[in-house]
Amino acid sequence: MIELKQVSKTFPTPDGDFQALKEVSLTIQDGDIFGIVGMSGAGKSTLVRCINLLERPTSGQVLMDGEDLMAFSPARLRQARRSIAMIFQQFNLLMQRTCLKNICFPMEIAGVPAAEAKKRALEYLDIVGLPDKANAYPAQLSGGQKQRIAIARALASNPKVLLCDEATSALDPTTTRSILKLIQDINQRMGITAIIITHEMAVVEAICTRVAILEHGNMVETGTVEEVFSNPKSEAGRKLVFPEGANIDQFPVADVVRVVFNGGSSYEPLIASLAIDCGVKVNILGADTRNVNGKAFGSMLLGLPEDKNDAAKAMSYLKAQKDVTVEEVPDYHG
Ligand SMILES: Nc1ncnc2c1ncn2[C@@H]1O[C@H](COP(=O)(O)OP(=O)(O)OP(=O)(O)O)[C@@H](O)[C@H]1O
Repeated sequence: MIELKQVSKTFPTPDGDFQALKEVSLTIQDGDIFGIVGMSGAGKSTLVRCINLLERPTSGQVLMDGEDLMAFSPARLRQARRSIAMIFQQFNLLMQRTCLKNICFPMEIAGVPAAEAKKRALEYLDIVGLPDKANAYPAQLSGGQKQRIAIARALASNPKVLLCDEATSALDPTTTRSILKLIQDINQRMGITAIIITHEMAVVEAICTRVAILEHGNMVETGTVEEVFSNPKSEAGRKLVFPEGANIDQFPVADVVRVVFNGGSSYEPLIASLAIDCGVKVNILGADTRNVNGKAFGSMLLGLPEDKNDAAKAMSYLKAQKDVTVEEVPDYHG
């Protein structure tokens, strides 16, 4: 388990101190796929660099399995860092080494005998789906393949945690999906906790179990992905979940309906388009939806506005949607 307790980070700049993180506290449980999301400049990279102390927090604590990393000796910290591997947007592979030698690199540093390192590297190549690329050089690979090699290299240090800093931001949507699927497989098969830094909610939606939202160095919201997607509480969360600007301010609710999604398009555009097309705002009271390859399954409880005309407009709009079933919930008590 990783715990950040009131972590702050201040950088000195020519214009005075700049506080990139402001008392950020969060807990990442073993086995989580934890998304850290926020707009550019929110402090995501600084936060992730504080988790493995590549950047030392100005104040606060970083605990791994209850132990304060900042109190570790340099040797102990180096050892602890090996259990936190990292992958990057730009892959950071060594271009003059073959894929196999890239994957062997962390094992060489850790003193693993060459034959053993090679055997393990071939296994990792297999896990990431590129068994035939052992002798290829990074320049001969596509972006998605380079990221797979970077993931294999990360696995070579036998990590407990995989930090992914915008790992799919340079990739096209199809390749992004396949890399996210690989990270999910690794999480499930090898029990490796994944921390996903991204500015894209679609990435969070695709694989994360929990999410924290950063804005201007503050952690403004955290929860399960379902909680945050169905009812974002912070302004930053609303902007990320409803980028089209649907207004989901809470208002007095009259009737409640259950909307069941049967595999049509995902749910946020429906709520957003309800606001845009009909000018009617509904409250999301609860949701249990899953996005499978961009299609929504599950159900959502919506509170209709008190105004009867608006409520009727919303009902007929919802009922006209394809792949959606709408039913009234007469006895809803919150
Ligand atoms: N070494 C530094 N010195 C001064 N300011 C810094 C330093 N590193 C980061 N910052 C500032 O801290 C803020 C947060 O930066 P950070 O890179 O963590 O944001 P981010 O959310 O990862 O953004 P992006 O998605 O654009 O990478 C930015 O305003 C940045 O300019």
